[in-house]
Amino acid sequence: MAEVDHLAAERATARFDVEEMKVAWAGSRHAVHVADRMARLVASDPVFRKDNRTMLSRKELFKDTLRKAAHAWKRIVELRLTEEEADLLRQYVDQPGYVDLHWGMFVPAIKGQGTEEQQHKWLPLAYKFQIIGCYAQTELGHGSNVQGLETTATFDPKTDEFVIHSPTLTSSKWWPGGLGKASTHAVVYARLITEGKDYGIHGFIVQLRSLEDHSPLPGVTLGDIGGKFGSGAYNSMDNGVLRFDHVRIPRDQMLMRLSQVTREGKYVHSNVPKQLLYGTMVYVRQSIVADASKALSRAVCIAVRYSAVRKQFGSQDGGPETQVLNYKTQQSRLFPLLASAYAFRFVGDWLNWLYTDVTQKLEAKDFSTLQEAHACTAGLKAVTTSVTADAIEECRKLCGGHGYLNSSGLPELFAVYVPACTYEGDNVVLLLQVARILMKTVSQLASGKQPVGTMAYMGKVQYLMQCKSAVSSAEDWLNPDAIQEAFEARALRMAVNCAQNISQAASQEEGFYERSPDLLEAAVAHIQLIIVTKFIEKVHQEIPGHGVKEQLQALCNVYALYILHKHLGDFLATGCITPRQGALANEQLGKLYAQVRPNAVALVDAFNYTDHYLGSVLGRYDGDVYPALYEEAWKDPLNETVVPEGYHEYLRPLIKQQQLKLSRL
Ligand SMILES: CCCCCCCCCC/C=C\CCCCC/C=C/C(=O)SCCNC(=O)CCNC(=O)[C@H](O)C(C)(C)COP(=O)(O)OP(=O)(O)OC[C@H]1O[C@@H](n2cnc3c(N)ncnc32)[C@H](O)[C@@H]1OP(=O)(O)O
Ligand SMILES: Cc1cc2nc3c(=O)[nH]c(=O)nc-3n(C[C@H](O)[C@H](O)[C@H](O)COP(=O)(O)OP(=O)(O)OC[C@H]3O[C@@H](n4cnc5c(N)ncnc54)[C@H](O)[C@@H]3O)c2cc1C
Repeated sequence: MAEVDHLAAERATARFDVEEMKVAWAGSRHAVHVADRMARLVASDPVFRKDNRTMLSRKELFKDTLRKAAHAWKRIVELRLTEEEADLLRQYVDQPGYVDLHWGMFVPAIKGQGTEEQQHKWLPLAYKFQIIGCYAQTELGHGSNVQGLETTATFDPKTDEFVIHSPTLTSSKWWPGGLGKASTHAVVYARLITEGKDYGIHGFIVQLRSLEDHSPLPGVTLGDIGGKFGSGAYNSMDNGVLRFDHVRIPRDQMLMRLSQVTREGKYVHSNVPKQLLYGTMVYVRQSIVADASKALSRAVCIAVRYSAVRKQFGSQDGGPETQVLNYKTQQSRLFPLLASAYAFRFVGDWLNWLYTDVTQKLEAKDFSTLQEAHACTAGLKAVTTSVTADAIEECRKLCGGHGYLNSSGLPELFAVYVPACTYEGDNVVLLLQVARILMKTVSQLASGKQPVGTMAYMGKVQYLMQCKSAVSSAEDWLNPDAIQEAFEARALRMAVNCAQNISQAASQEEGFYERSPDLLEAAVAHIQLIIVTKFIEKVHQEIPGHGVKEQLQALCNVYALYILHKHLGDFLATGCITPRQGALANEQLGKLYAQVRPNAVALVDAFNYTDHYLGSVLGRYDGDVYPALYEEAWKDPLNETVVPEGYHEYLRPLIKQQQLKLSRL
């Protein structure tokens, strides 16, 4: 009971309106309402139970995923849910499965790369689940290097067909989610060959399995690639392997929005940038940024609530011990993660806006913002997923020993989340893409070309290369202009330093290769600047609700000053701030943590997660952690019998043998 009281007391110390913070977090009152309804719908349905997930075998887990996906679809149809509601329902079911790839990549690939005619033919089938699709790009031999894929699609003008073939072992498709067991179709990326010429990678819709009995079609070899990291977790997904032996598909199953092959076999490229082929990845990368804030906020919610419940040391004269949340070290590890969850949420919203804007421009044949979309989605995907993966592990440690139990929810969350650093583009590979664009922008500065969008600050090169921070007290670091200037100067100076070093190499390529570790850091600095800028812009907006703006202001400052403290070396080495100013930033950070402390539990309540979605005995809303932990332990299959299986085979003979030996002595 005492623990329950603890969280009630924590909630009472909040200095802001939690209901209004829920609106700020979700984006609108409508969004809070819909999310609430969908979360409760899932939580109250026994089919969506997930507390036993880590104890299921792979086969049981996969079947459970099929059952949940089918039930979710049934509910979506029965309740006539809107697209927004259906997306949220699937999110709260919270079990990776083939449907993620069907809706998240197969459908967007056809929408983005298919002609109107192709969309008309294929999308209704996909929308009604008459076919199930996946995204088959990566191969055993190549993932990052898309241009290196080996699968071929050779046009045969005699039959008006493409022949899809896997010429080598390394050309086997390897990894696509939903491919292993569930999908009937795939968008397959292959080298288009016509009239004897290789035109590079293009997308093709290929049927893989019979719609009657689900068996692979002739020439198609298919299977699952095997168990993955952690128990439960991403093992619910059937990541697959696929080989083609001269499989024929009609010519009109090449996705022809960007380029076409005529009946005669002539290759025609529309007047659009060829990078639009990568459009589905750009779309998914922006949604992964939004997902980063969800995964991070879940972990932080668990760690904050548990840290308020957990007590260690400090008891005097039999009085209460100290809540671990009151330890300054706990705060300095946890509150930056809380601030990062909010930062990623807001930058994710902005990125979604940018993506929508770019998409509209592309439809009007305006390709000017394509590079900005690529740099922002790639860079933000890389930074937010890396931070989130590390943060989930940090939250596990913040929960002490109990964090290591599956029932804390953290091991599974980590295991599910950590591949986000790899899929949809390895984070290092993506940051190098950002670095390439930064170097291009720096090189154009001399010619007077004004950078735009998130690179616009580089246009202030004369000022930013020599400015000195005016901060002279800890409070000065609360000024957003001081923060903004320091972050801009750091990012620009790091990029310019890299460019200067590269220019001394024998060639641009060699210089880029040699300096790539520094370039990664410059790219991270640029992306952190974007996150800080978008958070500052958010806080400048009108935000209703008692105390809400003030809390967000504090979190924005925590985020910025934490990054400054963590990367102090960059700020000092580039001469943007002095060691004294760095120390003042750290002093202000300590004051901000004290400001966050009484609001911490309410700030995670504002995420509005149900206990079902959190899936953690440590993160329970009521804070009644110990009885739940105790009860959960007894549910383990090992506790089904008092004497374990194997006792008579292995334990008893061992003990008896030793007893016998002893009795002989
Ligand atoms: C139970 C608990 C639950 C807990 C839940 C937690 C949350 C979970 C979150 C779940 C969310 C989603 C689920 C996702 C499921 C995962 C699905 C995964 C799918 C995949 O992985 S699909 C495969 C993805 N593959 C990749 O990303 C490959 C990466 N490689 C590339 O993108 C490219 O090859 C490259 C960019 C690295 C290089 O390409 P290349 O053609 O060689 O180009 P370059 O020479 O480098 O550049 C040429 C020019 O093109 C520009 N460019 C490159 N890319 C793009 C682009 N995308 N858009 C626009 N322009 C681009 C580049 O800048 C160059 O331009 P320039 O010529 O210099 O002007
Ligand atoms: C859970 C999961 C789900 C996936 N789902 C799908 C899917 O549905 N469909 C699909 O098509 N694919 C899918 N993938 C594949 C995924 O997109 C690739 O694994 C990813 O793009 C990374 O490519 P890779 O495996 O070739 O890594 P590699 O490129 O081989 O990376 C290995 C190492 O080399 C480094 N490296 C590579 N290139 C460079 C470079 N130029 N400079 C410096 N360092 C470099 C990387 O940083 C990394 O450290 C999935 C992967 C996972 C893990």
